[in-house]
Amino acid sequence: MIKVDQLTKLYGKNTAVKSLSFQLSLGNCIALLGPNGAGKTTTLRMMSGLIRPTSGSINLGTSNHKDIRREIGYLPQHPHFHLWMTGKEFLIYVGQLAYLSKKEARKKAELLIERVGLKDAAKRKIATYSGGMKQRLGIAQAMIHRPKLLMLDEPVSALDPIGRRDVLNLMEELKRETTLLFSTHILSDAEEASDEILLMHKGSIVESGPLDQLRKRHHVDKISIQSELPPEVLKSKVDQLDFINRVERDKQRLDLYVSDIKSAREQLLKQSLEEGWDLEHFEVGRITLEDLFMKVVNGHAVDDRF
Ligand SMILES: Nc1ncnc2c1ncn2[C@@H]1O[C@H](COP(=O)(O)OP(=O)(O)OP(=O)(O)O)[C@@H](O)[C@H]1O
Repeated sequence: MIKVDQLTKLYGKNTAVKSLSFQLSLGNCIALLGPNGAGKTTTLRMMSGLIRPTSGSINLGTSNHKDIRREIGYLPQHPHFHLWMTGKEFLIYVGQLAYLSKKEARKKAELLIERVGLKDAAKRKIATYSGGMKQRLGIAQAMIHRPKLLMLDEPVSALDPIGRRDVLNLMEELKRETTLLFSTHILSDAEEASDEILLMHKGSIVESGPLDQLRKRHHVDKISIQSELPPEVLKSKVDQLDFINRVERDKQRLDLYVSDIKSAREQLLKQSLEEGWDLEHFEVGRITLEDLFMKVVNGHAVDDRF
């Protein structure tokens, strides 16, 4: 179990990460999801030992090393490669930096370059690699010392669809071998690759858990209606209906939140016919994890609707 406790990072007066606490189960793939500036990179950099937290702690469980960097593999958002080296040379070089002997580094480089699908390009200069190939090489360098936790900062955001697919497939395979934590600002990437989501907003975690549980928790049915009646008159009518949990007004339209969509639909239609509401619009919909995410992305606080 990897435990992050009350992790905080201040840059002057700006709180980049605020009292972050979470636990990662070994063998899971976790997405750190959030809009730009949420604090994802700062969190990963603290966890990888690149920057010091202002306060809080990171515990890797049964760590034999005092220096957590020995247990962690990290691919930064904008990795730097020596473009004049070949892919294989680069991995040998990185392996030696990670305290492997030259022989071990060479062996490991050969295995890994094949593992990430770059065997045919092993002797080509990195300058000739595509974006996706560079990311795969970056993942290989992060794994050279067999880390307990592999962290990838926005591994697919900058890639074209082919590179993105290649890297997502590779992540799918790697998550069987190691605990994988990756950041992204794209919900569908988090959904595709991860078992669990940590949703960050303004330096804090606003939601976390396995994807299916989050989906269930944020699945709320609603019926949107609009009529020829003024919205305040219509609202006074629906406010009296006990099967409606909450009513929100959006200009002329009312959003009615309900628990049982089927029966609510029938009762509403019946009521509107009986009372002559003159409905112009009647739409059945739902709030989903996407809506929660869009709210966070658009910079709104997560209110009690979710
Ligand atoms: N070295 C720094 N000095 C000052 N402020 C910083 C520094 N690094 C990050 N910040 C600030 O901390 C906050 C979180 O930034 P961070 O890069 O961690 O977010 P992020 O979620 O990774 O966003 P992005 O997707 O844009 O990389 C932002 O307000 C950012 O401006």
